[in-house]
Amino acid sequence: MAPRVLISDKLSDAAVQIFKDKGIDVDFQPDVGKDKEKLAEIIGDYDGLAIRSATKATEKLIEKATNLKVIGRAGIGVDNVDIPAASRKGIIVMNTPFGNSITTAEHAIAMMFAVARQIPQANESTHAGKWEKSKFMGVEITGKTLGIIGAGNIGSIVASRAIGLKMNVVAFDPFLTEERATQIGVKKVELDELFARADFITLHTPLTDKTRNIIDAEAFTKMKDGVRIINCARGGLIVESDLVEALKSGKVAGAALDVFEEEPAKENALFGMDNVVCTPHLGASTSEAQENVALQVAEQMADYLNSGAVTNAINMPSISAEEAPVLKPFVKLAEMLGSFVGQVTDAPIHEVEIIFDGSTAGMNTRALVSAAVSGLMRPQMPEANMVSAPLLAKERGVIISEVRRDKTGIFDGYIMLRVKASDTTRTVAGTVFSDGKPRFIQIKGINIDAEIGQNMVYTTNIDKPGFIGALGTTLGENGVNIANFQLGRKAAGSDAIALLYVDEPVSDAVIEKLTAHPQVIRARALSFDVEA
Ligand SMILES: NC(=O)C1=CN([C@@H]2O[C@H](COP(=O)(O)OP(=O)(O)OC[C@H]3O[C@@H](n4cnc5c(N)ncnc54)[C@H](O)[C@@H]3O)[C@@H](O)[C@H]2O)C=CC1
Ligand SMILES: O=C(O)C(=O)COP(=O)(O)O
Repeated sequence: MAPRVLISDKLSDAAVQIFKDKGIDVDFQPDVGKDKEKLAEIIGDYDGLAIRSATKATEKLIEKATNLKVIGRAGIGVDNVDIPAASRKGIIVMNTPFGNSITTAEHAIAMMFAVARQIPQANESTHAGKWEKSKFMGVEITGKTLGIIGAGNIGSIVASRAIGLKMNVVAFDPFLTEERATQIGVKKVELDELFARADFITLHTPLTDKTRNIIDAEAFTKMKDGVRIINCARGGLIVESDLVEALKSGKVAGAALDVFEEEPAKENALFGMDNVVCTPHLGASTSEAQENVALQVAEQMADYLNSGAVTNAINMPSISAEEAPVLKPFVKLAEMLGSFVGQVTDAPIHEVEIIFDGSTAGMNTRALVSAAVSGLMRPQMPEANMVSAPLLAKERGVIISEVRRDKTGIFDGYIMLRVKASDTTRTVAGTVFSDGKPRFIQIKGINIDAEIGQNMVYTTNIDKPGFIGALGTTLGENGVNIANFQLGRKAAGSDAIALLYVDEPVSDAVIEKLTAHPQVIRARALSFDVEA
């Protein structure tokens, strides 16, 4: 059955066409995002959800989204999506990080002019036939200092435009390097210095716990008298009640706001104030930007649903459409290595080290790490997948590290997993042969060459005569057919292992019988998801 996608916000029709062209069953209900109950009722039917800012993908909604695999945000800000909740459920969250950035930067510049020259107020007065020429005295922009808070994609486009307008630009962004600041032509400053120097302040950060209320009453005290504030990023960055006071006192000469603490903003203490210019979250609203983000989100979501390619995901490493087919068998291998250790480990896991040897070191190791960790977690948490597993592991305090190294053995490349649990440290390594099938090549440091089957039996044993016969007899007597048998040992008479590929699942009773043999230290029935 074709994957089903719901578009729950107003997206350009271009998205619908792309989904259709890519064989996705698409349902365009542009107003359903605003209707929480209705959305919760129907969300269970869909594999993908395409949204803008009106749909709130809350934990409650995600709980109901039993089939959902991907949420695509046709835009940048994902503060309307509960990312941890989505990750826990294994749902990929993607956005379109560049599609509307020029448009939004242009809106910020337009808003700066609007507030500097009171264009909306003058427009309204003129339409009313008042001709209030002396009422609307503005300020020039040339030579003024613009303070940019958040110099990412949009902030740097704003900087380039402002420099073109002959402004001096200072920027505060904890992740802005001196080199990048020089490259984009801004002076990197601390926040307090920005407050002290700026004639105009424009915000371009995401809304996070760190940036929420970044402009409050205390911040206003540090600013120049008569400063003008522009916010085309997110409501919540400015404490609106404090802004009202600062405007009333004249500390702030004007504010231009595209975004509000509560949206849709129908009532707000800032509405009706003389020196405030407002737009209803129009930052991204140009035909060009909407076309861009709609096309992009539809492409990305369809590619993920159709082929597993991951682009612009917030909670998962990217996998390009080109590398997806090459990576696939190694993803499978990494999952199986994880799954092997997950199935033989009962004790709490503390550390996971994933070693990429030879050719595997040049692959998309982030994706492979996610796959290995998902395999490891799944025996305990069947819902874990490549999206959720790293988060679940982190929440449980598991330390994950990766090592990439040049080829060390006979294989072009292999992956080794070393897992430290409370009882012991386990290692397993595997590779993919030219037939595209993953194989185990080493367990506990013992070399083997084992094809991986759906049902397997793994034993650790003492290397003594009679073991193979005993194992075969017990399985045979219990109707278990052996398809493949792999033995390995460190040295004659020492630690040994056996890995059997069997035709059907092996019951606990049979495992008990195997364990009863004096040569067997431990026996385990294992199962692997070989099909997916
Ligand atoms: N009004 C509208 O319609 C639109 C609003 N936006 C908003 O604009 C925001 C920024 O978008 P982009 O520039 O594309 O994102 P970006 O990720 O490229 O840039 C954000 C920058 O903020 C910086 N930052 C993070 N925490 C900070 C802090 N505490 N102080 C200062 N800087 C901090 C980051 O280091 C980063 O450089 C989005 O998150 C979204 O909320 C985006 C598009 C349209
Ligand atoms: O892309 C963003 O972050 C935006 O804020 C644009 O929001 P919208 O898609 O216009 O609801």
